Amino acid sequence: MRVDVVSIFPDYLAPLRLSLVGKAIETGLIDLAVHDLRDWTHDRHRTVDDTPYGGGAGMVMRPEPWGEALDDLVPAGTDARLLIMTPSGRPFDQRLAAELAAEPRVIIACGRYEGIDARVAEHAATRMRVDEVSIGDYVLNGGEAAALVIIEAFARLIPGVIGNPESLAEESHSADHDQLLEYPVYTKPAAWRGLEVPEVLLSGHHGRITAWRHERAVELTRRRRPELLPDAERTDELEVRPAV
Ligand SMILES: CN1CCC[C@H](Cn2ccc3ccc(-c4n[nH]c(N)c4C#N)cc32)C1
Repeated sequence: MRVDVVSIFPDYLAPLRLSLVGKAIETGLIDLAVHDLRDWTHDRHRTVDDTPYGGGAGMVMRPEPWGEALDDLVPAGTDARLLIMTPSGRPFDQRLAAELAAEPRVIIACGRYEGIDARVAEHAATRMRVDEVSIGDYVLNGGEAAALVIIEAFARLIPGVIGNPESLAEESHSADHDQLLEYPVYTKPAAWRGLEVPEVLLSGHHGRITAWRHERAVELTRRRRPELLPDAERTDELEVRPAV
């Protein structure tokens, strides 16, 4: 998969070269290119912003540099998906992460100031798939942090990036985990500062352990994210399904 990120702060994306995503880049599973938007400006000051039409505080990112960047990065006829980070975007979630993990090319536009001139998304949509995406209901200063989150979320779903694909199976929000939150995890020592690991986890009885973990996942989801539960599970009583 080829991932292009465009930003006026390209160094912000340096952490992508670390850890699992960095290893995927080194091994060629992911081809990452980070670009400085100012490379597509032509004035002495490398200007990327201007005052907003209609007035208002702050500055807006000019469309010309973005248009030229996308022309260069996505030649006509290329199958690519453009993500524009914005607090007014569609909520990013595990489903979208899984979709992106299957894309051959993803371009991520990281805006700053008060955002990118709306015509950039409008024009790009005439020749590529465009998603305006938000990572949550809070306001950041720009799109770079969101790009880091989104790239990590979809990169880890690319086959070969995570060493043990089984660890993807029971994650929070994964489709094959009934959209439940993850159960609590423990490791050695069995007793720590007077706190014991739940006995069932030391029992070696896999059926009981599976059932206990599901119960904890349902309990946690009901308490913290009831909207993720299927209607039938939103009862007051903890429904326990037999271990399979
Ligand atoms: C006061 N203004 C309001 C509009 C946005 C301005 C900052 N900004 C400029 C570009 C840009 C891109 C993404 C985000 C962002 N914020 N929160 C999220 N979940 C995001 C995501 N994805 C924020 C951004 C600040």
